[in-house]
Amino acid sequence: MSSHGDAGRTHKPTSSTDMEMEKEMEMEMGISDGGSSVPVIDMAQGRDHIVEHLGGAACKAWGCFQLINHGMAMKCVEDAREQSRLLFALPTAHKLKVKRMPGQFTGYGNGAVVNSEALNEEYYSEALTLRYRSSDAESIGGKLWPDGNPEFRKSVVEFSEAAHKLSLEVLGYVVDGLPVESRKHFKEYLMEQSGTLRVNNYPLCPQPALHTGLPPHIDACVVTVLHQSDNVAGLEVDKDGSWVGVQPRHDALVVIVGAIVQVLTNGVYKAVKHRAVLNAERSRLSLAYSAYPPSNLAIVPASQFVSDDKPSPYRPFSWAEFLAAKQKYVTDPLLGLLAESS
Ligand SMILES: O=C(O)CCC(=O)C(=O)O
Ligand SMILES: [Fe+2]
Repeated sequence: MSSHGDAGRTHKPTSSTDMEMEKEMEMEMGISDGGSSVPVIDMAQGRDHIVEHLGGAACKAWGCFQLINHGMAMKCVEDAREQSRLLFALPTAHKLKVKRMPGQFTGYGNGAVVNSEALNEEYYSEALTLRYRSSDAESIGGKLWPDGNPEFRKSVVEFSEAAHKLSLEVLGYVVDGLPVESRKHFKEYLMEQSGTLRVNNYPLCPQPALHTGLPPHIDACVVTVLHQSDNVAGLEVDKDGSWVGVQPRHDALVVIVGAIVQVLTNGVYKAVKHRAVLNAERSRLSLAYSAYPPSNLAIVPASQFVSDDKPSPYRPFSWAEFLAAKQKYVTDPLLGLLAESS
């Protein structure tokens, strides 16, 4: 179960006292990547610490981790959350003025990852998707609040900007943990300045076991930076075939490794399958910013990660081809890009 080797320790805790000591030690070291919970990485511990732990269990075994002391101002997070609450409190007819149409990647709809009308009704959630570095926030905000609400645009743009910056910083650390010869290949993918912000709302659900918040999917991006709700659990990641909840922490940002990192490392770092479950007592809101790769590069693994024994399962593809595959394979676009299907 635990992967203590990644933290440079070889012993396994045997009693609950041992386990408590282990936990304390991990907390002191600013990391918890042992046991059965998503690793927590304290960015205040400095570059070497972050690089080491990202390159271990965080990206390999989990494909997901939480960052604390991440440097993003809490005011920025809270302003975006507050404006998102106002958005979802608008009457449905009002929200539908900015409805996300089939084939489009922005606008308001049910189910953040689902882009097909047929599937939309099945999910007990609503989401607004906005491209970063576009006029979306302005035009969508203008339609939602014709009498004006400049705070909406300001808060979502500021959150996206900060989350994009953090994504690139984290990816820089990820790259520094890779074999030296492969780093050049990865750095090219860190030049991009676009992405999307999805604001997800999961209404209180009287029978949570009977409904799905968001179905299992991988994120169609390089990496996602996500803020979960104030103490309302809901995000779960697939760890070796079991669903593990990501503990909600107001002070943390969750990082989810996306499909593109998985392809670039030929599966060494994995795009974790995840889902959102519902809550009978409280509604839940999450802000998920997904950073995109450059649109002009072929997405192929670094040669150091590929061999005759381990070829890439995917054919080389462009970002546009990836987005086209997402239209059909909404929860895992990579299924449309398998080498054998070309
Ligand atoms: O709400 C969550 O915690 C998950 C959201 C998510 O996975 C997504 O928007 O892609
Ligand atoms: Fe996701």
